[in-house]
Amino acid sequence: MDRAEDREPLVEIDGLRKLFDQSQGIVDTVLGREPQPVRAVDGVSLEINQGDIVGIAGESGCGKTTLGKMLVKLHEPTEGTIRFDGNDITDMTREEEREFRKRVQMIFQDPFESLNPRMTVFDTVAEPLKINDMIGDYQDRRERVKQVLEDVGLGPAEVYLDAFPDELSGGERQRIAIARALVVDPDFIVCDEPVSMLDVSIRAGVLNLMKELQDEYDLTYLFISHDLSLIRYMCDRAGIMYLGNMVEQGPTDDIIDDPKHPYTEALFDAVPDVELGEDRRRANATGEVPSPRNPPSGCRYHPRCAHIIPPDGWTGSQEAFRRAYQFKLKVRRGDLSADGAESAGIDDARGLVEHGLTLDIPEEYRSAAEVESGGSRVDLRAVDLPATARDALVDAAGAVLDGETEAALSTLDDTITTPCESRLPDPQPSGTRQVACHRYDDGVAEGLGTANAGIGSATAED
Ligand SMILES: Nc1ncnc2c1ncn2[C@@H]1O[C@H](COP(=O)(O)OP(=O)(O)OP(=O)(O)O)[C@@H](O)[C@H]1O
Repeated sequence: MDRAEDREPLVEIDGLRKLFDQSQGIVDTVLGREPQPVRAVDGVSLEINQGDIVGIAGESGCGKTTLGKMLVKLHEPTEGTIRFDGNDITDMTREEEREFRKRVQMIFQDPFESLNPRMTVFDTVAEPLKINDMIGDYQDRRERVKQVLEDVGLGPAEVYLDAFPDELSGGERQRIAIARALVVDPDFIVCDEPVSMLDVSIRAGVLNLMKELQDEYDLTYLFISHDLSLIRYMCDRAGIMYLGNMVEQGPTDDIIDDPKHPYTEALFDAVPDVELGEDRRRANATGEVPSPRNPPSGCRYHPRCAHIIPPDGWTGSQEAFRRAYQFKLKVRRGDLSADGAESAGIDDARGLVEHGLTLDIPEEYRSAAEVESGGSRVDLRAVDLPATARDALVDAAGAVLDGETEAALSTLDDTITTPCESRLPDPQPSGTRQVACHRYDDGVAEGLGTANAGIGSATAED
């Protein structure tokens, strides 16, 4: 087999953005705010080589489908370019666009929704031939459809030709959807969760078929899936998305065996059936995925990140910084307040700091005091904070108890700062892959010293 790096790029994506719903909603109008679009895809660059199977993984809502739809021209990008076989697909003549629509196809998740219930299998599979004006003669079309049905494992084809979708099983319907994509002999197929609606027992059969078809039809695939075991099984290369950004991309095995981005680590953690290295522990991400309408500044992942970078000159531990930063976020979100403190029986600033420094993480990462208190308190003496930071936290907690949240935030913003919140990281090469994380910026890893003991292996070279 030829090596991936020797192959020609078929799809080149550069700085791609898709913002939805840029109109001003009623809440925006009432509050006099700028409209807040959904930043579904927010600056993605990716190359897909001829013959590759590339997987895009990430939690629901991170922008996978939107990216896939832009690649087949079902959505227009707000910004950025997509080149297919060297041509910019946002700037094609009619003739080029007709050719493009033959060469690029998409298979959707739901075979129950993607097929017209009133069309027979023959009409469904033959439709793209008609639309693309490809095979004029009915008999020839019928032969072509029969051939493709046999290729997708629906033989003898005569049995299926006149059937309607509701007479078929889920697996058969998805094979029809695949046949419909293949009938025009495309070069590139975007497969959006192609087996997730199918019974577990038949998924492997459909995936193996898709692998066989790749050879037979000389295809390049983009697989979109939240199922990492599928990505590992099917894809040579993978890209991990978080809130519209591509945080890591490279050979699938490397990404799974040794994830570089803290989000990738956390994502694999949630998947029990992907075999992980023995020394891997559960990642300790905190909190929920924020809204793509109002994503965090800087690195989109930093509010949840276990490896958030302390400011220059921080002399405490990285973990202590993370706790202090979470304290700041809690004040900013209004999770720490005078009323809340009162109902939790907290009456002094130190108590509020000890409460606010807790992290919502798996028990194995918690401090003894935190475990003992059921996650509601840490022992401030056991947290390795520099004196200035500790003083800032106590001052800020005092201001919170006095109802002066703005003053508290101003104190915290002066001391508890991180490069992760101020700038979106650019993807950096790291060995076989690209990682968008400030830990891989030139000079950052070296500058962290002992303050970041937990991320010792993260250097720009590894
Ligand atoms: N047509 C649309 N109009 C407005 N918002 C949209 C539209 N399509 C998607 N979105 C929003 O864009 C974001 C990304 O959605 P997208 O479907 O691309 O994510 P996904 O990773 O494919 O998720 P899933 O795995 O659930 O399909 C989500 O917040 C979604 O609600």
